[in-house]
Amino acid sequence: MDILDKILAHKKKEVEERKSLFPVKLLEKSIYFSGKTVSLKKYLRRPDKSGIIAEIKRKSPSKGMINKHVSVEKTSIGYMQAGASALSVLTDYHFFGGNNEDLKLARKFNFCPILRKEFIIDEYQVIEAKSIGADVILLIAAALPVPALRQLAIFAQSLGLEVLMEVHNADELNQNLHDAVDLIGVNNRNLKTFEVSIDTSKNLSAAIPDQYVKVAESGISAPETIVELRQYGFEGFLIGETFMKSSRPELACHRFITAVNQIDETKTVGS
Ligand SMILES: O=P(O)(O)OC[C@@H](O)[C@@H](O)c1c[nH]c2ccccc12
Repeated sequence: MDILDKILAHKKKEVEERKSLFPVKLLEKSIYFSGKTVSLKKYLRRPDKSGIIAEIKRKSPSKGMINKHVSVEKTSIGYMQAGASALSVLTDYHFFGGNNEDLKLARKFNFCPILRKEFIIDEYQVIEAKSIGADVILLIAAALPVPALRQLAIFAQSLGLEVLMEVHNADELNQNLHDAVDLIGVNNRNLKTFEVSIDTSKNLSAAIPDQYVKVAESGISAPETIVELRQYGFEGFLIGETFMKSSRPELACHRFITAVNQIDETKTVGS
């Protein structure tokens, strides 16, 4: 059993428990449930923004503890002030140390698009995402049979949520291309082996049709990588650990975005 299988087995039990503790009827009473969502697609294309989706991630199966004491309020606000385009919040507790309260807190203090970073396998979790104030959900191709992914995506869109589909290879990509997906994320980390390579994004970029916003995910630690990935058509860049391993993640994010902008300026002057 690889780590993804373990996470999914655990998630299945967790979802069943949550369904009885917090029935759908209750979730639908949330103020966010009938509210409007903010479009990640649009925000990533705003010219005044970096395209960076800054993540709140306390720990992970591959890295262990990354930041035990993060303040979601301070970090989420700081990320956005630093010039991030959007936020990503891990809500899985068992493997990533996150929870729904983290996302609700991020929602309370920010107007930007928020991605619920979760292992979604059931419509219940899509309803939950909407009820805690998320704008976008992640659907991981490696975690779902093709028809299930499609159904969850259509359901999410019916609630006004955008769908970021995560792929790691050409098969996952080609099997799942359809209108219910808004953005395609290429995870540079193999969720089964934890191997990370930016080449995964570069190699898959040409196979992603233009109608989708392309997002490069994981293992981005150098500002130069952003500039390089833009040349491959990527408009979104999901970054967690590089910021979170700092005791002041928002400051690390600020320094990173300043460095990206400096490279951009040097290039413009030089050309
Ligand atoms: O911390 P990193 O290497 O910058 O990665 C962030 C993000 O891409 C990663 O957390 C992630 C990508 N896909 C996921 C699916 C589930 C959990 C986590 C993830």
